[in-house]
Amino acid sequence: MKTYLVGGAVRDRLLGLAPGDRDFVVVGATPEAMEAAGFRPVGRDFPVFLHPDTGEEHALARTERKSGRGYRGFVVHADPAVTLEQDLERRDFTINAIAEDADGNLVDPFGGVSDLEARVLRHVGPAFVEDPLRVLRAARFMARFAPLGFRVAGETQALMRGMAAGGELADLVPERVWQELSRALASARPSAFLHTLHEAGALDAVLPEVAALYGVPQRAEYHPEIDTGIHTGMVCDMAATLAPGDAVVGFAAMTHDLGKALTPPAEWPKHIGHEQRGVAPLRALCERLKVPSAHRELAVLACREHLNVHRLFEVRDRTVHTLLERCDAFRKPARIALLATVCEADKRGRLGLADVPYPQGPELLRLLDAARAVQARDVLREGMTGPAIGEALARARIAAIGRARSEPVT
Ligand SMILES: Nc1ccn([C@@H]2O[C@H](COP(=O)(O)OP(=O)(O)OP(=O)(O)O)[C@@H](O)[C@H]2O)c(=O)n1
Ligand SMILES: [Mg+2]
Repeated sequence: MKTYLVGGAVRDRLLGLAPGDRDFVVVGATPEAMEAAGFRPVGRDFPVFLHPDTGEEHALARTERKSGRGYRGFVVHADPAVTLEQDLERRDFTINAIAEDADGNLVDPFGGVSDLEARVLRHVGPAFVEDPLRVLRAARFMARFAPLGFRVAGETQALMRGMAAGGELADLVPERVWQELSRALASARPSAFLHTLHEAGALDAVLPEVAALYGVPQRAEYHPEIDTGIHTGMVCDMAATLAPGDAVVGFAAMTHDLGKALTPPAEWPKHIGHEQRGVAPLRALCERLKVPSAHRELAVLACREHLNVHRLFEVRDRTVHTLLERCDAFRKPARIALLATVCEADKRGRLGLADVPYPQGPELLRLLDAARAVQARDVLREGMTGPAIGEALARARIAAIGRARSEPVT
């Protein structure tokens, strides 16, 4: 038997990137031989084994066929006669179908190296369509590799369009959609994920709430980019710049304007009340994809409050305090910095405005600090009961916010 490194580790090293997990393929072996060599089987029906020392995945070379829709009717065939080339042929992209043996020799029957050099994401062959998740993987790889100059090959785009039009993406389970989405939001260019899916006609199947933003106009004086879908992608990219690798901030960026899809077209390009309107589609999206609560909570805050943060310098001290209370900022202060980052991404995620300052962010944190410095024991008077304590605390905090605003910023 012979073992090859394959997939992302080979690809990322050839691109000069730090490789992630290593996947191996083993040719000419049987499950019995693997176990005799000390490997532990991962599952009963899938020919994947873990290395006894490193725990790294070693899969037997296999072919796959699918007869049903979605994930039904998969037949996996792994016997010692399956060749390396046959195994590579069932894989998704040419750049993921390069194998490397123990001596560093590359086996590259589908031109993966030249596609890496040409910066093309191209499917290996007809087996691509057997896994609808691959449409999302294409989009996720674009979120990571578009900054390197990658594009999706025309023939691969056509195949993806056909898969989306055939309704295959409806069969994806929420966990897998969320896994690809959250990884894309933690990549350098999340907009490439959204736009790749949008162009394939696949965004509607996985993120209909976001798909509905495309073609919705906004006021040109605030939004030179005009289209809400384009703006949303730009906000995600700005969030990825301000908070690299942070999918919590990225998810809030992606969903902050969902309400704009629900504005009656007669009111376009204005979107009065979109902050409130956005909460229902946001919650629906979170429920469907089983979005973790940390992501959901920041997203709901950003959706409801982003305009209030933008207006921070125009409102009264009392209104600033109310904003902080609505954000539960006194119990959970850490997420206010995240909210400020999302709002900054919203402001700077506009055509030609990437470099505008966003003083509201640091100001919000400064005012929160001032209000938090007020201690309950400082406002307590003899005989005060619950509500009176709360009111006294609020008054003292509003006063502290007022004092901080009248002081010069250091
Ligand atoms: N739906 C899938 C999933 C995986 N693969 C193959 O299995 C390899 C390993 O999969 P995975 O670890 O999920 O992706 P990587 O390409 O390694 O990328 P990364 O780990 O960086 O996400 C891929 O390179 C690809 O050859 C595939 O063909 N189709
Ligand atoms: Mg991998």
